[in-house]
Amino acid sequence: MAKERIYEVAKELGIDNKVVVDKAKDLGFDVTNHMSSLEDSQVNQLKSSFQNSAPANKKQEKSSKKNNKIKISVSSIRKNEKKSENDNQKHKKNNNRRRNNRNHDHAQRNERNHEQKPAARDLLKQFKQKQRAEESTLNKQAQKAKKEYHEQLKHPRKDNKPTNNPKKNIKESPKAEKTETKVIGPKILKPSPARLKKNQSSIKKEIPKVALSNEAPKENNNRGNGHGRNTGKPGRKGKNQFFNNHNEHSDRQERRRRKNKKRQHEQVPKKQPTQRKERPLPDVLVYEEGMNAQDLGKLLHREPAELVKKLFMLGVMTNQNQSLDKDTIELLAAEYGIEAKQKVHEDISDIDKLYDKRMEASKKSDHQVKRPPVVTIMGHVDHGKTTLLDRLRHTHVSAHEAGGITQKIGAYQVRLDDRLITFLDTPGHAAFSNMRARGAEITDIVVLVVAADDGVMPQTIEAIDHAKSAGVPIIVAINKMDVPGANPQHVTEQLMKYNLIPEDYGGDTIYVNISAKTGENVDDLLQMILLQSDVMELQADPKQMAIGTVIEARLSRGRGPVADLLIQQGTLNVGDPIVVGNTFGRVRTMTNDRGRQVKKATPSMPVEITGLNSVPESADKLVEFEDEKTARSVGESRAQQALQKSRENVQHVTLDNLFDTMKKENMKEVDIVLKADVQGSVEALQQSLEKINVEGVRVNIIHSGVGAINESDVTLAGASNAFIIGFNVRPTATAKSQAETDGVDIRLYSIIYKAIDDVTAAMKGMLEPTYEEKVTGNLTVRETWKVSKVGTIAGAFVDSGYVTRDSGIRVIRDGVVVYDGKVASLKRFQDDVKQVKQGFDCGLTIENYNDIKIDDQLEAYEMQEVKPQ
Ligand SMILES: Nc1nc2c(ncn2[C@@H]2O[C@H](COP(=O)(O)OP(=O)(O)OP(=O)(O)O)[C@@H](O)[C@H]2O)c(=O)[nH]1
Repeated sequence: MAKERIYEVAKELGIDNKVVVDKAKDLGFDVTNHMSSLEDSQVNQLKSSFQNSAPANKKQEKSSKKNNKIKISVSSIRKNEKKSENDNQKHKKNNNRRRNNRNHDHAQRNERNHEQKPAARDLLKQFKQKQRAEESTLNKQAQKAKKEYHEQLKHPRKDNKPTNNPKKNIKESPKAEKTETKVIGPKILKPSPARLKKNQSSIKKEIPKVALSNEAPKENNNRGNGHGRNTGKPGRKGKNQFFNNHNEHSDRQERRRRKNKKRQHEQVPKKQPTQRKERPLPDVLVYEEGMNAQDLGKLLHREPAELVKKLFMLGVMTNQNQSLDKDTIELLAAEYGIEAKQKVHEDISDIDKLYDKRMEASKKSDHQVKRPPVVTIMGHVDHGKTTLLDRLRHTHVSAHEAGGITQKIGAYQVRLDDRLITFLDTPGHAAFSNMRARGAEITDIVVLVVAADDGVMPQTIEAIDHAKSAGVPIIVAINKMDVPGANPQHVTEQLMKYNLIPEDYGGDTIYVNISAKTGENVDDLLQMILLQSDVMELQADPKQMAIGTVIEARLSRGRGPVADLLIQQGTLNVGDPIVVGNTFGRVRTMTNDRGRQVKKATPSMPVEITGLNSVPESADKLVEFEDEKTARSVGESRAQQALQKSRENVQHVTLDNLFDTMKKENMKEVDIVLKADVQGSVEALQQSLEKINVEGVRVNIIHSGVGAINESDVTLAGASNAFIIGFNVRPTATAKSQAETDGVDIRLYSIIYKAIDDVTAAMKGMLEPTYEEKVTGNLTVRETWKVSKVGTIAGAFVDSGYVTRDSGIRVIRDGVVVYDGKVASLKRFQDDVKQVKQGFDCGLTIENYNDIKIDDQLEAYEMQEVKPQ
């Protein structure tokens, strides 16, 4: 019998070759593969062994059916899987074959079962592989869909409106038709979280758990509840556990992210400076010219850098600190679209206005009290003004104020029946008429002194005019009643011509016949003054800020500028910041007319004050300020304005050849800068010089003042080609050198008429000085010795030039000439010498002068003959 091969047996039994080979090996046959041949006996044994295992085959068939069921369910899920389709087809074929061979024998059925067994395993294996691949695909798709969803939330597109119908969404997506898993994509694209939840639940029904575990974090992310890992079922292991772990990690990151975000939110309010940017622009920009970007930034609520940038864009190169002009500021405002308005400034430097304002305010005040009248005595020369003032000073001041010595401070107060009267101590010389006129401004009552033996004279009339123009009532004091030829009736008749009608004649002018010399009726005069003041109801408010007027001012050695003031309203206290004329300061000391230090000055009280930064002028206004800073700025601004004004007003005049210049330039005025030691000298000289009139050309004093000739005077004179006249003063060292450089002529005098004569002669072209003073040297006193019978010896150092035994010598203290005389003796050590030159010490005495002090400047000079020009 021919041998049968294993594959033939397997075919016969309908069992897989491998199964048969394995069985043959089990039975101990020498076989290696399906081509191995078997003996007949072996074939029979093999066949019978398969027949014995039939129940097992039935079991296998059952499991095969079970597998088929699985295959069917899997195939229903994976419709797009070709391999699965092939398997199904194969399976169907087997089924068909089974159906067609109903009469097939048992062995055939077994063979079929054996064939189904490996096919099911393969399918399961493939299914698992597929499942893994799908998981990864699902993950990717889920991530992608999540991303798209968030993007869509951020940037919703009109053309990508998701429909509410999931099926429609599936149709819209070509890929959606292929796999159920891809349905997730479009579903996730739905913007509504509720829709997402709905979709998720629908997926839950169809999709394996893999998809569900992947959905959980997405849902959690959308809801932001932070409990994603709890959404999975408890005890879930394996792949789901992996996703849960992954979700846990994501959650942790999410929580951390939220925490950081929260912290950032908490930190945001701390960044306050950014709020400034958010403040709205003002409706109107109220600006001042000269403001810079920083100032404007504050007004506009914008950063200065922003303004600088804006201006740069407008073509204006600037920085934050640079002052901007009006046009630029308005341009900037227009750029911001707002209106610009320039701030209107009240000029506080106009103290005259402030003075008037306070004067008016006092009239309406509720704190008004009676104040002493301020009286000025006027009259013609030698009619007895000074005698009357002296009498009042000595009889009504010293007598009543124990120990009081009247100080000459331009005014003083007398007392009668516990009432005070303030007298302005104005001299009656014609040169001071200007001051008299000013005096009338602060004067309440004028006492017109007319000598009963002389009658009305020119200055009497002038005094009447001044008083009348000032609206000040006049009390007539007919003086010298003690003189035998006194004729008061004649004087009364004369005065009636000037509308001074006595009460006896139906008028209202008070007449008092007095004798200043004897004191007759002087008290009556005071009574009449008080009566007149009562009629006038003179009142003041001592509680308001002080105002006053300068009566007299000077420069004092050691005390600096000193001003005699009359307080008119308010109360001036020591320490008060003040502006006086073009000067400012703080009241350092205050002295009354009896030389006593006082702490406050009430209305109508004359006081001498120190503490000003420079010497003011007579009739300058005093105004008290709230603070020193304002007083300083006002004072400085006024000084600047005054200088500017004087420069603007000056006319170009040359001095060196005054007569020729006058002719050549057809000059009408000769400009002079005038400096003197005291205000009285300034005014006297000014009056005299201004009276000079040579062929229609007159003198114009462009500036006058008290104290040494300084650089400012030289600058002013240089700019206007004026010359400088110094009366009892000297130029400072720098002013002197500047005058030499600028060619400014400084003329120094100690006699008024000499100065007037020189100027007159120069204007007439007749200035032919025969002698001219030449300063030969300057010395500084370094030591002094007082020797009996000799006097004071000055140990001096020659700073420049030389000094001789015959030199004239001037003692200059603080720029003011305090003595002018001759050198009495000149020594080097113990020896008399003729001359001491620059750089050497010497000892000298001055004729008839012993008040030499350390630091005094000595000016040695000689009179040299000068040839006519
Ligand atoms: N007999 C007499 N002489 C008087 C009287 N008053 C003044 N005198 C004299 O008149 C002269 C001038 O007096 P002053 O007081 O200097 O006159 P004044 O008006 O001040 O003169 P000026 O200062 O130059 O303006 C002096 O010699 C006085 O002594 C008076 O009542 N009787």
